[in-house]
Amino acid sequence: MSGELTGRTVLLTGASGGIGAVTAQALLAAGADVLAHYRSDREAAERAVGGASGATLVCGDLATPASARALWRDAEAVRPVDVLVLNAATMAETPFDGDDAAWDAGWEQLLAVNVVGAGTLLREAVRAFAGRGGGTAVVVSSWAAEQGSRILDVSGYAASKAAIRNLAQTLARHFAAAGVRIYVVAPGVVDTGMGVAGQSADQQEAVAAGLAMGSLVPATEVADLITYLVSDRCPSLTGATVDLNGASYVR
Ligand SMILES: NC(=O)C1=CN([C@@H]2O[C@H](COP(=O)(O)OP(=O)(O)OC[C@H]3O[C@@H](n4cnc5c(N)ncnc54)[C@H](OP(=O)(O)O)[C@@H]3O)[C@@H](O)[C@H]2O)C=CC1
Ligand SMILES: Nc1nc2c(c(=O)[nH]1)N=C([C@H](O)[C@@H](O)CO)CN2
Repeated sequence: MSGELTGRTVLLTGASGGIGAVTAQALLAAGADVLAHYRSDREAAERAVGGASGATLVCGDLATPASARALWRDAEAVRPVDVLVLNAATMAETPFDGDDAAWDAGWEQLLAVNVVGAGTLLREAVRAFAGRGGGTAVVVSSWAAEQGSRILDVSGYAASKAAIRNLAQTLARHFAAAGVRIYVVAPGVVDTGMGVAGQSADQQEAVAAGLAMGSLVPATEVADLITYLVSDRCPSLTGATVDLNGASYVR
């Protein structure tokens, strides 16, 4: 898809993370100008964009509505954003059998970052896009949002991804006539980032063996799907959730 996104500016959150880094590379390869967001790991964001002339780093925390709005303002101050890829998230644990403080803290962080902060950024983008006659957002959700998590202690994470997916659906419905397209991507267990965090190669192999394809989802496939969706070659997909899990979860 080389050149297909030339002239378009993409704000990509979480470019310093596993899927975000690979997605930054795919968007840049397709010709987009990428505002590559990070929160704490600037070096990872720098590595992700590899000094590409079309890339600019932007920093921000999605933990509060105010900081999410500040991130939008900072990005638009660089140049007007045509596309938002809402990829950054936390998979804080909500230990079911843990102490109450750990449960409470997990929920607080998940709702603050994955729902309220991310939702506030999406609202900022949709309002700007609608005011300009259109724009595109991709929300990275999870298969866990569709079926509940298979891991008891990430129940809060799964619920948070369902919440942001649901907000995307409402906004897609209400702003379709204004030219705003919002697509949802729901990956299964991906071969990077939170899909493999803290796991040995043997543990990753064991997880892969339990999946229908016998392998984790390559991050490049998530990146390629996002790149395709933001090209708006299929605008009638707005509001849809695209599953990417190798038939381990089929509905
Ligand atoms: N990997 C997987 O198996 C799957 C992932 N997903 C989804 O894909 C997306 C990317 O996941 P993945 O790449 O694995 O995650 P990573 O943990 O590798 O990266 C998370 C990213 O989110 C950023 N981030 C975390 N907390 C905040 C915050 N408070 N404010 C702003 N940014 C924040 C991090 O920034 P920094 O490091 O700079 O602090 C980092 O760039 C997420 O939405 C996740 O839910 C969905 C299904 C499967
Ligand atoms: N063994 C498993 N590992 C992981 C699963 C899972 O279902 N089984 N799920 C996740 C998360 O859902 C991840 O895909 C982020 O959304 C991570 N690891």
